[in-house]
Amino acid sequence: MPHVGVLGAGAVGAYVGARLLAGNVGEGAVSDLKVTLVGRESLLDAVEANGGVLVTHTIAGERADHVQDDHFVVTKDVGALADAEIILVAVKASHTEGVAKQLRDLFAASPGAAGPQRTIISLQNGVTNARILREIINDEKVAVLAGSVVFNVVWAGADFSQTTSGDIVVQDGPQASLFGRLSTRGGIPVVVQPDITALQYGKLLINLNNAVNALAGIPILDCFKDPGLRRSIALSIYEAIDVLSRAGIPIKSPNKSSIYMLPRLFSLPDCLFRIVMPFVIKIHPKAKTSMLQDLERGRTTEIDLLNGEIVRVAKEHNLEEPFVNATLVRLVKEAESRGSPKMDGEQLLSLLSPAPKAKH
Ligand SMILES: CC(C)(CO)C(=O)C(=O)O
Repeated sequence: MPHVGVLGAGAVGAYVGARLLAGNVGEGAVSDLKVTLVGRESLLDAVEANGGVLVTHTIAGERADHVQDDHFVVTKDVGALADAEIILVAVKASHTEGVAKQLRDLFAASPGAAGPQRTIISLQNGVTNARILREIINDEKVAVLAGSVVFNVVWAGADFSQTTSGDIVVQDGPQASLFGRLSTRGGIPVVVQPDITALQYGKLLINLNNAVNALAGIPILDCFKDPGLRRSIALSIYEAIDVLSRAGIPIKSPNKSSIYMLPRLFSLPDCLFRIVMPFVIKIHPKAKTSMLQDLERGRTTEIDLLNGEIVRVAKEHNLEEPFVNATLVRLVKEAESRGSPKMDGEQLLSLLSPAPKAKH
C-alpha cells in the first residue's frame, strides 16, 4: 500500500491529497493508498468540525468527492511522514528551507523506514524549491523532483475547490510515474517530463498575474474584466519575457496555449478578450490567486520568488532593473503589512509607467 505524505497541506496540498484518495481508495480502486496531510491547526480544526470528511470539487464541478478520515491522517507532526514513499511538498516557497531541514533530520533518524527509496516532489510556485530541498537533504536514497501545479485551488472550511483548469507537471525520476498514475486516477492529470525548468519559468510567467490580482483584491475573473488590470499583467509578462530571453533562460508553456501569446491576450480589447479567454483557461468565479489568499489570511506572500525572481535574474545578468516587476514587488510588500490596497486598473497602470527622465 503506497503511503503518500503531503507536507504543507494548505489549499493545493490538501486538494491534491484528497483527490489522490478520491481516485484510489474504496470500491473499484486499483490500489489502496494511505495519505498523510501535514498542515496547520486550521486544517485539523476544519476536518474535525466537518466530521472527519474532506470535500473536493473539480473545476467543472462535475465531481464533488467526500473522503473520510479512516483513509487519511491529518496532523501537524512532520514525523508522521517517516514511512511515506512519496512526499509532496506544498509549503509556501519561503518555508522550503525550513521544511528541508526537518525532512533531513527525520530521514537521518529513520533510515529505511520508507524502504530503499524516498521521493520528494515539490508542488510549489517558483523555480528554486527542488534545488533547495535537494541541496539541504543531500541523501542519495532521496530523489527530489521538481513539479508545478498549473491550476488554482480555493479553500473554505473542509471544502477544496479547483477553480481553474490545468494539470500537474513533474520532472521524471523515481516514482514519478507512480505518482502520475495515482493523481490521474484522482482526476488530476500529471505530465512527466525529463527536465521541467523551462516549464517552471513558463508557470512563473503565468504567476505574474498573482501580484496584480493581490493588489486588486478581487476574484481573478473580475480582475480580468478591468482592461487596466489586464494591461498591467501584460506589461509584467512582456518585461519578464524580455529579461529571461536576454539572460538566456528558456521558457516553455506548462499548458496548451503559447506562453508568448499570453501578454497579447491580456492586451486585447474587452470584446475580443471575452471571446478568446474561455478557449485558453476555464476560471471559476470564486477563483483567487494564492497571493491574494495569502494577503487575506494575513500571511507573507511568494512575491520574492515570482516577480522578485525576474528582478533577481536581471540583477544577476547586469540588466537594467525591470521597472514593472520591481514596482509590483514593492507594492505587494507594502500590502503584506496593510492588506490589499484594492486598486483598479487605472490606478495600478499609472504606478507601473516609469516617470519620464528629466531633460538636461
Ligand atoms: C492562479 C494560478 C494558477 C496562476 O496564477 C496560481 O498558480 C496561483 O494562484 O498561485
